[in-house]
Amino acid sequence: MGFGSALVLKGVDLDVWRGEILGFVGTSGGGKSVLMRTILGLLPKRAGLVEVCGIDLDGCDRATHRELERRWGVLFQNGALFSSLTVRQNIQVPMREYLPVSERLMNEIALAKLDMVGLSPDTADKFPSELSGGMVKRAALARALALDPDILFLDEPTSGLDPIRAAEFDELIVTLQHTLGLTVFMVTHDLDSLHDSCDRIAALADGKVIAEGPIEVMLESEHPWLKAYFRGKRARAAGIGGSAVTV
Ligand SMILES: Nc1ncnc2c1ncn2[C@@H]1O[C@H](COP(=O)(O)OP(=O)(O)OP(=O)(O)O)[C@@H](O)[C@H]1O
Repeated sequence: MGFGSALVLKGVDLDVWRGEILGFVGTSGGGKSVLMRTILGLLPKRAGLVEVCGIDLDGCDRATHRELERRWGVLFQNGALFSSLTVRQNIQVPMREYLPVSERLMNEIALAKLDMVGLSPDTADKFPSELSGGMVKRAALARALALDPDILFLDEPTSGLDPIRAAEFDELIVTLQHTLGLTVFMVTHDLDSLHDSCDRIAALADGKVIAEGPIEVMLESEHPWLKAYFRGKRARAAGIGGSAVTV
């Protein structure tokens, strides 16, 4: 996968297991979002195979592809809500695309999704510009959940949130994983999310997955980037990779 002569991903090999939260880390600009967009079919790849639920996304017919698209929900970086639509209308976008249900039922589903992500019903008629950063993330999550997906793709869901809101968001993801049996692919830089929410972590460097496993595997790795990331000053301050910094 690349742009022009620049190769971004060079032979990524990664499995995501059903029911797990997989945290995907790597250097800034290393290709995490590009991989997520490639899996979703939003960017063309030059070679390789992407399978979702055991189905080759390039080899299947259009109807099967649409059926698979219905089974995943996506939270893009910064929410990517449509600014000219209310929260309710945003949540209803995937329903209009994939679910032939009545207007009344769509309204009920939208309110149920808002409740699921901890937003009050009066949020439904607000526009994205009227929401706080944390509310935007939750509203975008409600939209990602609109079709009762099996798989959630999250691109830096806690970026821009204060530590309290970020921890709440992490808890919400874990609760949804447990209650709905979701599989979650989460691109993140957030050490707390990686430590508290992820069952496994995969690390991307030089266009490849250099390590994969629970956080202990990351902590034991001697790869220079993983060492700096998981055993550096910030990791220690977060209580990971050694004792927390005390003053
Ligand atoms: N549409 C595009 N056209 C050209 N280059 C692109 C495009 N999208 C991404 N890139 C390049 O691909 C590389 C990987 O970008 P990507 O957004 O996947 O990084 P990332 O790992 O998600 O980074 P960050 O952690 O900073 O969000 C970068 O060098 C970026 O400039």
